[in-house]
Amino acid sequence: MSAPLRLGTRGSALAIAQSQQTADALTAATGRPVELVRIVTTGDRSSAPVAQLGVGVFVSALRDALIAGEIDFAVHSYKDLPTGAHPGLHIAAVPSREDPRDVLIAQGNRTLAELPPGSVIGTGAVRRIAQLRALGLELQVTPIRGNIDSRIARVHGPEADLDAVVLARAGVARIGRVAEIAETLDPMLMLPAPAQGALAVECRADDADLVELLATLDHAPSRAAVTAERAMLATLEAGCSAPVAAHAELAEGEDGDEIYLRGAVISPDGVRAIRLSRTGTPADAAEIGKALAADLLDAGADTLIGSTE
Ligand SMILES: NCc1[nH]cc(CCC(=O)O)c1CC(=O)O
Repeated sequence: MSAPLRLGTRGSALAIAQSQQTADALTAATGRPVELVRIVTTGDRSSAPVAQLGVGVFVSALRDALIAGEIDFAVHSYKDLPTGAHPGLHIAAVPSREDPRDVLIAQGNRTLAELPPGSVIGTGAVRRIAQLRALGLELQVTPIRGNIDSRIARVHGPEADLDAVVLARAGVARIGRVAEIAETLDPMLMLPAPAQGALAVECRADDADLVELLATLDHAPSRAAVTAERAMLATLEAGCSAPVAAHAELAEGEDGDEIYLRGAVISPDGVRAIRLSRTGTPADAAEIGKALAADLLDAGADTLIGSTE
């Protein structure tokens, strides 16, 4: 019987849920026992808006622990990872992705269309704020942060003070609260964040046995979709500071599998948006993402800088 693999996790309900689910899947697939090791991150200790803390705050403590050899692997929400590769680390698996769409949780289970003008919606993501504003519904958007439970508590529960919040469906599903969703938002209205709903299972690049073991959890179609979305994001990051959204779908075409990538760059005030798409084969996922980013920049994505007021 081999020693348990150490899976580092943050302490939030979401982090523990997705780490435990991944641990169980690995044990089921390989017979290897896994133990969860709690890691405290800067993001957990601070109540400042995520935008002020910067990308990857939830990630860096886990990566430090990996590099230091305190844990063997980690499970990240893929959309929280910076686009640049991390030296010495390797994403050994992208498991089957959850539904990537955003959802509305609202008082009285109202849908977006049913919320009266002036309703106050909580979300901290500029991508969601911009797309909500683009709908022209006279909704008020207020920035919120915190873990999923505390965001849902702003709508459901004794401390409720908002009419609605927008969250990723995947996170709500992983903590077992889909029954509280009032509406799953159509990507035509609310295009998700690149890699939303996907997990990244990461270990040290030189840990060859573990790289191979974790690869049993990899789901090729999910990896291809995420690769396309993140390649688009990475290319845009260099040339544009406006909110970015992306969604790749895989379908069976006449000549084998086909990937359909949609991307959008929206001005923060929601007034202007550039939406484009591309198709190709899953093997070319990264190239499709880069090409779509180039199309978006050609169409003026770099000029979409608006006021968030
Ligand atoms: N922004 C934080 C974050 N990072 C990952 C998820 C859960 C969904 C996912 O795994 O993509 C969430 C919550 C949310 O956006 O509602």
